[in-house]
Amino acid sequence: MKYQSQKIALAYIHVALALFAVQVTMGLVIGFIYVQPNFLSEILPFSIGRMLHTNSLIVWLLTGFFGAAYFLIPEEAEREIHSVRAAYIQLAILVIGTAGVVVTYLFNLFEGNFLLGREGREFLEQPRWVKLGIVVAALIFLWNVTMTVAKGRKTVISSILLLGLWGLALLFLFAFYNPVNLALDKQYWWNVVHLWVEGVWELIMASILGFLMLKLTGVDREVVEKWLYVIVATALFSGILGTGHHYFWIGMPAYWQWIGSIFSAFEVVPFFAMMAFAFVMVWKGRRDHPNKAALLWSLGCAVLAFFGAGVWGFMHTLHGVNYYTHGTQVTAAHGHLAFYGAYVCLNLALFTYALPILRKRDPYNQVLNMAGFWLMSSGMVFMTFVLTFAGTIQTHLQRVMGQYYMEVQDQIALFYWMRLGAGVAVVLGALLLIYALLVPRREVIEPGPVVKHAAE
Ligand code: HEM
Ligand code: HEM
Ligand SMILES: [Fe+2]
Repeated sequence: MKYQSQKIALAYIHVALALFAVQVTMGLVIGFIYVQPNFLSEILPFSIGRMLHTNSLIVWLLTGFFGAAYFLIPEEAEREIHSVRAAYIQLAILVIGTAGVVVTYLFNLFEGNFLLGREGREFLEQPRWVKLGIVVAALIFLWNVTMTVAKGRKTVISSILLLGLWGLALLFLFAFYNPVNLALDKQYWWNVVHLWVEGVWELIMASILGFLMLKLTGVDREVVEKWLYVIVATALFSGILGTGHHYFWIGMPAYWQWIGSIFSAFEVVPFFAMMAFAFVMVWKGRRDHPNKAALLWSLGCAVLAFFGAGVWGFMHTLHGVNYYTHGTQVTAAHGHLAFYGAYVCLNLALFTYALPILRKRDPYNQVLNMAGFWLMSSGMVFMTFVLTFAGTIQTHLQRVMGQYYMEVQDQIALFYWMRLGAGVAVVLGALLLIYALLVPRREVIEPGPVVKHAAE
């Protein structure tokens, strides 16, 4: 660790990992409700469990991004973080907000209250006071990291990271606009949800991957930067108008079917470029970095993001296909592998790289860590296949044959049992990984020669 203030990242990573455990456990709970619908129906209805699953996902990913920024910006800017205290205040606000969401939803509090009540739009369910808290935390964060970069060395990696983080915070402001008209509501809702994961988060992904590749493979910074320019340009070119793939059936003008189909088809390009980038860097790299696990996560991230976002996204992005698959299990299959590959693996790659450094140790528990990678990733890949099969049958029975929704659900129950099995593997892999990250092996102390005391 070169800079003392990088230590801030440790607190962020701990919070992120705790929420990660909550997120996958909640996944298992709602996966079980899918096959045993009465499970916990009084205490934790499916809708609440689902909200906790998706929201804890978003919150821990964001916490991880913030932590990642506090870790890598001092190294890039070659100076300490502007205000260490502000960084901890920011974390406290995020933790209080998260607790606020959980309590409000679990105990069904403040129903209908403008400021305190639940909101109920997928991913943006947080009560308004929590949203305000998020904005305050984001402002503190942006001020803090921007000041650090402004006063220090400016690199392409940190500029792209800042651009992504600024975009993330600004786009979140759309969450405050909740018009009564459902078509308008959806239009603005996608400005957060789509433009996040298929816009500004891609910039964050590119810059963090760039940083990891720089450190792990020892390639020249100029080479990394050239790739980053291409990735950022293609991501924004395709991703912004690509939002159109959510405008097909919500009452927007019909030209969105072509704009959405064409531009979102190009969205595959930046994900392909990131995968090519990662492998070319490893190929060209001269350094044999001891942290093999971090390299595995980085490559895994690039590959699974390409398949989850790129291939599984493309599968249903043309409007002729989406007409049939919209909102089926095909969507869930894509949502899972895209989020996992791109943003879960990205965070876990950075944590795997940063934790030994933050703890001033050599890379530790690598074998366990890699076992965690394989168990969790194969679980997610299996879950994706199972949901894709379920979605294909669902699409045919429901959208082509015209059978009723619940009638179809009964016929694909077997796939939901298999999804549950995959979920168990994912949760075990996650727990294994969290253990490997947090509990370094004890140093082995060689026993010295036994000295007999005269008194014995
Ligand atoms: C890492 C990047 C991505 C993530 C995290 C992601 C995640 C998601 C999620 C969670 C949904 C479901 C949203 C909902 O209705 O609640 C979704 C929908 C969708 N995604 Fe992605 N996605 C990514 C990239 C892509 C790409 C690159 C494409 C196209 C090539 C794509 C195409 C679609 C389409 C067409 C839908 C709508 C599905 C429907 O009509 O039901 N996604 N995505
Ligand atoms: C890190 C791993 C995971 C990620 C990134 C993730 C992500 C997501 C996302 C983005 C959604 C919303 C999907 C959509 O709207 O299409 C979702 C829903 C869901 N997830 Fe996960 N999840 C993960 C792990 C799990 C696990 C282990 C299970 C356990 C079986 C699970 C079960 C579910 C279920 C049942 C839903 C609700 C689907 C529905 O409403 O039909 N997830 N998850
Ligand atoms: Fe999208």
